Amino acid sequence: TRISRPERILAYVKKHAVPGDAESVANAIDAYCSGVEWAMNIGIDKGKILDRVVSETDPDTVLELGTYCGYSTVRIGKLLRPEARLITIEMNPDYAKVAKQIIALAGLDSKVEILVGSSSELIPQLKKKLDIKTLDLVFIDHWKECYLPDTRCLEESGLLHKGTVLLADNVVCPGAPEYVKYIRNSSRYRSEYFSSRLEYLQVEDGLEKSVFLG
Ligand SMILES: O=C(NC/C=C/[C@H]1O[C@@H](n2cnc3cncnc32)[C@H](O)[C@@H]1O)c1cc([N+](=O)[O-])cc(O)c1O
Ligand SMILES: [Mg+2]
Repeated sequence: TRISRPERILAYVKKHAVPGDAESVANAIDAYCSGVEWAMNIGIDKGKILDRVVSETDPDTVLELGTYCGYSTVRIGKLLRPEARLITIEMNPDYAKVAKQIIALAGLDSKVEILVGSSSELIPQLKKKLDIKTLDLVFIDHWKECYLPDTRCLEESGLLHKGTVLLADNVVCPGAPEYVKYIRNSSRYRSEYFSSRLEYLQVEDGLEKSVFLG
């Protein structure tokens, strides 16, 4: 069988990125996905919004839901302080294998931990397994119908503190209507929408940033 799209992305990154240079890894993925074949990475335009939110939050502990190839993992990881930690959850072992190599190529493996499994199973275990108290930033970019149940799970697991930032990709395209309805109507969050464009295309999409109020 043909190699998978993530494996084609990895091959391109190995050929064109500079090992240890996270920026060159992200640029190589963007070059491939703009020029060769589309892939569901957050991309350049929304990536700049992600960068700004990460820098403003300056988190010690970050959780990412949906690693895929590790593009946003690299974008986030390269902005973190050396002692900060990024946990990323990916249920597809083949994608996780690719992402692990891309994260290592970016020189970020000391800051990043990939957990292979489903978010619904792993979120309740985070405190125990990884000795985590609370999360400062959660980047949500996995199956869109999981956004809301997993946010409820984060609340119930006591992983959110006053000021924790949730940043959700694709709230317009493909859309996460149940999540948006909940989070914008909940008195426990202050939300704002950042309009942008879908990765590598001219379609409208955007990110929803929600601050947990405790
Ligand atoms: O569908 C999209 N993303 C789904 C992302 C899915 C990724 O998260 C993992 N996953 C899913 N539930 C999981 C639960 N637990 C762990 N990993 C999980 C999947 O194995 C995959 O690696 C998408 C689609 C478009 N689009 O234009 O069509 C654009 C985007 O930016 C997107 O993010
Ligand atoms: Mg996305």
